[in-house]
Amino acid sequence: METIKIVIAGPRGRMGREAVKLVEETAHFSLAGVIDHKYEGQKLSEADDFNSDAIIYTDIEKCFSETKPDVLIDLTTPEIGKIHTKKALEYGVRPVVGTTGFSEADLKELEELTENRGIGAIIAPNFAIGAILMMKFSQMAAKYFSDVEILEMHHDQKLDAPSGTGLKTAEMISMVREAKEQGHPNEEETLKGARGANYQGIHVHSIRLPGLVAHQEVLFGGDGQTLSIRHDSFNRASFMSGVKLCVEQVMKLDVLVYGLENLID
Ligand SMILES: NC(=O)C1=CN([C@@H]2O[C@H](COP(=O)(O)OP(=O)(O)OC[C@H]3O[C@@H](n4cnc5c(N)ncnc54)[C@H](O)[C@@H]3O)[C@@H](O)[C@H]2O)C=CC1
Ligand SMILES: O=C(O)C1=N[C@H](C(=O)O)C[C@H](O)C1
Repeated sequence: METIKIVIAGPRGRMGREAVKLVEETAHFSLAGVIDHKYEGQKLSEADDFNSDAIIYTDIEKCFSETKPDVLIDLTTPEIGKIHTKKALEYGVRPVVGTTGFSEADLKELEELTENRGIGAIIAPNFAIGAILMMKFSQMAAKYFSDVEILEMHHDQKLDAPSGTGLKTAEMISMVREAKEQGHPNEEETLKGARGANYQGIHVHSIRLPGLVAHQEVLFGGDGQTLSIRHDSFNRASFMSGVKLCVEQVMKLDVLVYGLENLID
């Protein structure tokens, strides 16, 4: 198997740390460098608690020119992730983006850039196989239950709301469910936001608490019955088999794929 040269952006973050471990431990992956906003030129092992000697770059263009990677794994922030993804496409580096918080317009722009560049790109709001199944099962259930609310629950350091997964779930359900407003037609919020966000009539509730990692419950209601479909990630290792799959698959693609559900049967 050919070695895939990888750069990770955000290596010292919660997800970045796991990704560094994954790349270092996978025989056909090599860590060409990492992108951070500080510690220019230092080894990861000098900057923080790592065994890796990968060099830290604070300038993405310098990083790409010097290391010539095949793939960028981005695990940063919504704002920085967008900039990195565009730069990667510009330099012919295939992006695997776990960073969430991109708008519909951002996704459209990145899709067009990928098409022009003719290389693969993956934007995956959730890398955990269980979460992908939770979304797929929810899409199946929505054919039979048109009333549904999404409760996404995350740690309190999360920047974006709703979560990328919550939004993707609402999008996937909307593909099979006609848009409809739920609840009483005359309902009123006496406290603003009480009914959550509204995506084509699907209410999305974002909970942020210390102690949580990443959890989602999709709750359907019908005549005299409810159906709950729930997924829990208890640690960030739960996302890594999906990251590995994406890095391998992005090398075979020449379009942008949005969502891991499009890469598995
Ligand atoms: N797709 C998925 O399965 C998952 C996606 N996520 C997403 O991944 C992203 C990162 O999440 P966490 O690791 O929890 O966040 P975090 O806050 O722990 O890590 C983000 C890292 O980005 C770094 N960073 C900030 N500006 C930067 C820059 N200019 N260049 C390089 N690095 C920079 C920060 O220093 C920090 O280390 C979030 O958008 C989150 O929603 C998180 C978990 C799973
Ligand atoms: O920030 C997180 O932690 C997570 N972000 C992703 C999201 O926004 O859906 C994936 C997972 O839920 C963890």
